[in-house]
Amino acid sequence: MDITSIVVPSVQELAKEQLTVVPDQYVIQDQETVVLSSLQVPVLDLGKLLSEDLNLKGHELERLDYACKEWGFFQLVNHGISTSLVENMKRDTKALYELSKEEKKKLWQKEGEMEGFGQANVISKEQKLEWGDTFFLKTQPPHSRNPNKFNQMPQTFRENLEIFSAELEKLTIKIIELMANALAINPKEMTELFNIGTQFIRVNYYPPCPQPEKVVGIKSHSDACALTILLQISDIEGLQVLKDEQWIPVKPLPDAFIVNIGDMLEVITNGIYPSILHRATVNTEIERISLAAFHGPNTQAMLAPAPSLVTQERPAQFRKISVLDHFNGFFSQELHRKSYLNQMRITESGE
Ligand SMILES: O=C(O)CCC(=O)C(=O)O
Ligand SMILES: [Fe+2]
Repeated sequence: MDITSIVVPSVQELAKEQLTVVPDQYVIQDQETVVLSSLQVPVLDLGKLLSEDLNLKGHELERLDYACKEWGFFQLVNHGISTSLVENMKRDTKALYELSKEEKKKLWQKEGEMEGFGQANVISKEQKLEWGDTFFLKTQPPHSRNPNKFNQMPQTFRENLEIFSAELEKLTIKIIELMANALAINPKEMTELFNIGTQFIRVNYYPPCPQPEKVVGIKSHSDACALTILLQISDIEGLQVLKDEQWIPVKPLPDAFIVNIGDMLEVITNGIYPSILHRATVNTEIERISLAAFHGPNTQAMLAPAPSLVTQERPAQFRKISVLDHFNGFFSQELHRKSYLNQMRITESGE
């Protein structure tokens, strides 16, 4: 995949300059600032979803179905990944952004590259930038890894990431299988696409900002992949989810992963489980770090609604496209709400 992004300077370094006014390129007007904090994204228990007690399982599956239809987001507890691995991952991820400027430079994106430190979806030198640095990396399948980047990463981060990445991959298949159960279709219709699936990680670092209301940590977007599993490294709010036209902050629970539906799952479920807009805000006081793992089908696969979910009442809502073309198309555009997925929609005129 030859996806790339224009190389931009480090916001972490910029934030160290004790600015009082944010440079214009980071000022984003017209942001909806109203947030509603009385609602919370649903919390699901994987232990119950996998339970042999069919009542318990059935009830939690209904909650999963509701969460996927109405929220596109949930927090997952009892996810089965060991606390020590998660804690190690948190420690090593923090350390990644504590590397010296020189060390980070070695891992910075090069011209024509997407992997490494930088920002994603930067298409033009004039476009508005986000108040954050990211570290982007292909992690699955193992043969797609960039040895240059892997060899230059701190050793413990790399070692723990390799284990964590494989665990998240397995967890993704479990969640997708459960979603197929909730949709009452043969799980193979969904899971077979993920045989040798893809995984990217994106470590987000949002430094404090003197004018947080003028910038955005990550613009309002839906994720291009099928399923995102996000680990909050800092115990701080920042992620917001759009629900019924209102921004709801996600209050991270200890020991939970934040899971969300991406565009590709919206396609596979023929629109039944839509991807949801979300964004990250920043604050004046303290940095925030998150690690998102994006899971997509095998790049050789074709992306289309699962046959059983295409019916007379619900004809196919998306055009067929290869997974590879979908990823390439997404990263060749600026991040803007659901604009990329909307181009794949079959309109009423049948185009
Ligand atoms: O930092 C966050 O909580 C959100 C990150 C995100 O949406 C992404 O990396 O796609
Ligand atoms: Fe996202």
